[in-house]
Amino acid sequence: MTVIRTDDYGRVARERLPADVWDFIEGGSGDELTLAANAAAFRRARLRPRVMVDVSTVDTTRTLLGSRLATPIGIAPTAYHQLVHPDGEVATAAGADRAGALFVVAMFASRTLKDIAAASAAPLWLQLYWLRRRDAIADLAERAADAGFAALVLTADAPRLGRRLRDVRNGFAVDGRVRAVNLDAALMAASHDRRAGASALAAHAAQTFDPSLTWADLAWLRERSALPVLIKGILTGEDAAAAVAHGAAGIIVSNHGGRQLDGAIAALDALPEVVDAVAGACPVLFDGAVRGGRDALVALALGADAVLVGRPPLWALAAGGADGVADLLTGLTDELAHDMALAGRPTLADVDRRLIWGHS
Ligand SMILES: Cc1cc2nc3c(=O)[nH]c(=O)nc-3n(C[C@H](O)[C@H](O)[C@H](O)COP(=O)(O)O)c2cc1C
Ligand SMILES: CC(C)CC(=O)C(=O)O
Repeated sequence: MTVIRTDDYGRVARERLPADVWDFIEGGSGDELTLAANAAAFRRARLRPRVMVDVSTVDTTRTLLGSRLATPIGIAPTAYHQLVHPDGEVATAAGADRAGALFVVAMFASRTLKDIAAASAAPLWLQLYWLRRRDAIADLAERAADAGFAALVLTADAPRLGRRLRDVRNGFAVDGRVRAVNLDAALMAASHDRRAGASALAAHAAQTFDPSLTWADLAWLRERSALPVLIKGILTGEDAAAAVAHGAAGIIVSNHGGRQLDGAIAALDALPEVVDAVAGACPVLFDGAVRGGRDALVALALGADAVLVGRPPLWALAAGGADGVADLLTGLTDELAHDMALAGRPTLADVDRRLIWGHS
């Protein structure tokens, strides 16, 4: 198949991956209402292009928390990249590096932070779940700083794992050859424990995630790490304001790709109220159903400083390793630049709400 757009990587990946791994990646929680809503929100958006603007040069560069990026499109944290490619996150990092893109590495990465860092000169951030084992969080935050990671991302929308019915039906467990190598094996054992009619990931989360996480705990993490801490999984203006008040260095508007609370609003629909509540106090990033340059343009116009893609890099990694990831990201960035030109917005500073019909 000729790969010319993001969805094509998905078709190739689906052919290559075991069915239960494909379902783990693609699935949402419950009836997958929020998963569908994320995509539908982008299909509804309509643009107000301007004409007679000099677009002979289009600039997609973006500076985020002091790091200069070639593109405002980065990689969202997703666990266990070795499920789809033997080189795992090292290949993902090499691909992001070639595209000059941000890579948010998951706490449950299957390659070491050091090896991942060695593969990329582009910025890396580390995502954290709030584990009952606080020592493991603090230790990982320290190793991330030592390895040169530039920020931490605390995922706030997972006090327990969403009910992902595909994983339950498949009795999904992480293949024992793929390990979350940055955490000790005993802590992760339940993820590999295959049982019919149950998700090992949900069982593992119930055992190890600390559902008592509140804003007061953010102070604990900030005291233990000099790295800026962003909060991922915010969908309301109230929580955005609280994040700023508690010293978050940034916010990621996200419903976890429709994998946590089913019935939660589409991430795109939450974006304007979060941007209004933050009022420029910190960067606002976005993820959820960005599949093309037009989607990125819409989210940027509604106030996101950058967008992240979750499933597509896994597809691209499965389809083509590091080259696949690099091609995906440069392809998305080319599409963004193309649409910026046709919309009469040659720089990201020109991309604002007036571009979106109904929001101007
Ligand atoms: C297979 C998979 C694994 C994920 N793992 C994590 C994770 O470990 N930590 C996290 O904060 N989010 C995780 N996410 C959520 C993503 O960071 C992101 O919010 C979501 O995938 C964005 O939506 P998209 O896939 O539609 O682009 C995961 C998503 C997928 C699909
Ligand atoms: C291993 C899981 C906790 C990661 C995941 O699937 C998710 O966060 O969606």
